[in-house]
Amino acid sequence: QLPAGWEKRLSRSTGQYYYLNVHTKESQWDVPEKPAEPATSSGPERVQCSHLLVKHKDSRRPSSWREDNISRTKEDALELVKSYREQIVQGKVSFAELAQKYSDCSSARRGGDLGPFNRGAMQKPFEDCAFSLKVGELSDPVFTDSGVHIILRTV
Ligand SMILES: N=C(N)NCCC[C@H](NC(=O)[C@@H]1CCC/C1=C\[C@H](COP(=O)(O)O)NC(=O)[C@@H](N)Cc1ccccc1)C(N)=O
Repeated sequence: QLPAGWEKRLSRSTGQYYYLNVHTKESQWDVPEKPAEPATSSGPERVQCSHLLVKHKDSRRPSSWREDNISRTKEDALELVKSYREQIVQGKVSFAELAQKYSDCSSARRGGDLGPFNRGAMQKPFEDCAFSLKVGELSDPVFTDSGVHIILRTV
């Protein structure tokens, strides 16, 4: 009697029996002694993203290359980010072009590109969103202590 999650199969090439983990589709020659491990999809190890950040008066650092003293409210920052997102989704303008002009992050000079990063680099709300995006996907507005972001996963 096999432990749960395994199937016994006959190898056509060797005439030997092997054992298939029905969850991960991995196979092994040795008779399994423990139930088969379920597949663990913990998402990508590393992603590359661009972002457009609009800061507001309650941002942790209400200043940027664009504006020495940022005084807009969080609500106004959200409205701005939503309007930028709409223009990008409608194909009127590229993400990089708007990020270069309007992002309150120093990555603006690179069209918003942050380069590749692993988990642990960015603030949690930013990280959780970035690692949930498919390549090419544009996020809804994300709030961090820095301000309001939209994130484009590029790799
Ligand atoms: N590549 C990294 N690991 N660089 C360190 C990221 C630190 C991280 N940053 C964030 O989580 C947010 C989201 C993305 C940008 C960002 C914030 C700020 C702007 O907000 P503020 O700090 O004024 O509040 N921009 C940055 O940090 C820039 N160096 C990002 C960057 C710029 C140019 C090239 C590469 C990366 C954090 N743990 O605070």
